[in-house]
Amino acid sequence: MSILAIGLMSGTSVDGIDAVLVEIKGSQENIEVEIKDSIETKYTLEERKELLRVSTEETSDLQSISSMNFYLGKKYGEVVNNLLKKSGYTFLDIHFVSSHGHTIFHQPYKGSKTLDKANTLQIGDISAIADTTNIAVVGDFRTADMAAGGHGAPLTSYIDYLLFSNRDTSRVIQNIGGIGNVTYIPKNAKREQIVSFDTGPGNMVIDEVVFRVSDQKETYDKDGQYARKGKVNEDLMLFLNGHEYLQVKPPKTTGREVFGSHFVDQIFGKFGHLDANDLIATVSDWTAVTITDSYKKFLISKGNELDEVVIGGGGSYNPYLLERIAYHLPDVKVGIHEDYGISSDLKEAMGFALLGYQCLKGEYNQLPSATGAEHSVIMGKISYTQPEAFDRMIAVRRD
Ligand SMILES: Nc1ncnc2c1ncn2[C@@H]1O[C@H](COP(=O)(O)OP(=O)(O)OP(=O)(O)O)[C@@H](O)[C@H]1O
Ligand SMILES: CC(=O)N[C@H]1[C@@H]2OC[C@@H](O2)[C@@H](O)[C@@H]1O[C@H](C)C(=O)O
Repeated sequence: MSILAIGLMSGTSVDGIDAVLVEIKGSQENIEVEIKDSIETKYTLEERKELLRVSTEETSDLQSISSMNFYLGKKYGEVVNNLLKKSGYTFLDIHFVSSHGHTIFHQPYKGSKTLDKANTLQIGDISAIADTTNIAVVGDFRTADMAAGGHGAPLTSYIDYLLFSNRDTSRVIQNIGGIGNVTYIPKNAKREQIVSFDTGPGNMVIDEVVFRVSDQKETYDKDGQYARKGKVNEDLMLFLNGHEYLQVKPPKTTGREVFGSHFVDQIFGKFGHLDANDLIATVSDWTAVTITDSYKKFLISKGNELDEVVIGGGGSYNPYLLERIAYHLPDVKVGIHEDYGISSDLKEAMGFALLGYQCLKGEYNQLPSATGAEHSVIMGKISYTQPEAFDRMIAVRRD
């Protein structure tokens, strides 16, 4: 029997929600997944602003976090209903929804106070999704990994492993979303050999610089057009390369808390006088350097072979970034997900559908070698609000 599921992803760029309807068969290393339909829903400017506000310590407040949790849950439910309408399926066909939620805070280390544990918070209440759709929902994956001492990320390394392992080729799979993250898959890899970590900023710093120099009219450097017109400024590059996250050894993860508007304030504080295109060229080239240097420092210098880099996420649509990555890695083949027949826009949403599937099957769906967890865990929490939703969901376990 095959299972129909919907995966939902809202990433750190805060640009929108990807929803994908998939058919899944098999289990463990023999999982097969086929995309049936998908829909992309952009956040409105007001939603984006509010999400960024609640994700920033100085501007956030408890009432807004709690209310956004429900607002997003309802919204994600409506996204599912819209996808169903578009695809011709109904809720009665769908066994479960699996939702990443939206990360508004991520602190993968213990704080200095006794009561300050490592923690992470994804909002978009799963009961609100379940009630809006009449489908059982799996969500809130990162907390189980953190409870086991892991960083709670990256989690898509598991799907990278399923999609990109190859007998003869050692690959890195590089996501360039808001934050950048990498999965290293040596040739003929076993799952415990996978290395994965956040490389640093993806598009986050570029986007914020563009937003500021365009007087808030543009949110990203479309096709790298501004970076291409600028020149890399060596002083700014030196400053950026001094960022302490780049020295931290994996496993490691990061977020908007480290590379968000605070960090860009520092750039403008010291280098705001530079030409706008030079600023964009420099932070773009630096973003490429954070990626390629992390391979050199944490993979290649440790004797790991590297034949191919496969880039995905919105950054793979920025030709300037791709050129700079290829320039900094002259001996490695650089391609994008689509060269391998995989839509990088949909990979994360599809990945979360698979993580939900394994949660419902009672199978481990995390890689301790990637997140640094002390042991394997099954990630995911479940909500259903109707008996029939429960019945459809447990068919996954029986399958
Ligand atoms: N044509 C393009 N040219 C340049 N940059 C682009 C282009 N298209 C998308 N991007 C960049 O990709 C970003 C969106 O990337 P993506 O959707 O992968 O992020 P995300 O899923 O929110 O992030 P994460 O993986 O960190 O959760 C945009 O904010 C923009 O910076
Ligand atoms: C805490 C959190 O939401 N982290 C995201 C973020 O966005 C990219 C990078 O940082 C990654 O490690 C992770 O998301 C992807 C989907 C992951 O877990 O694989």
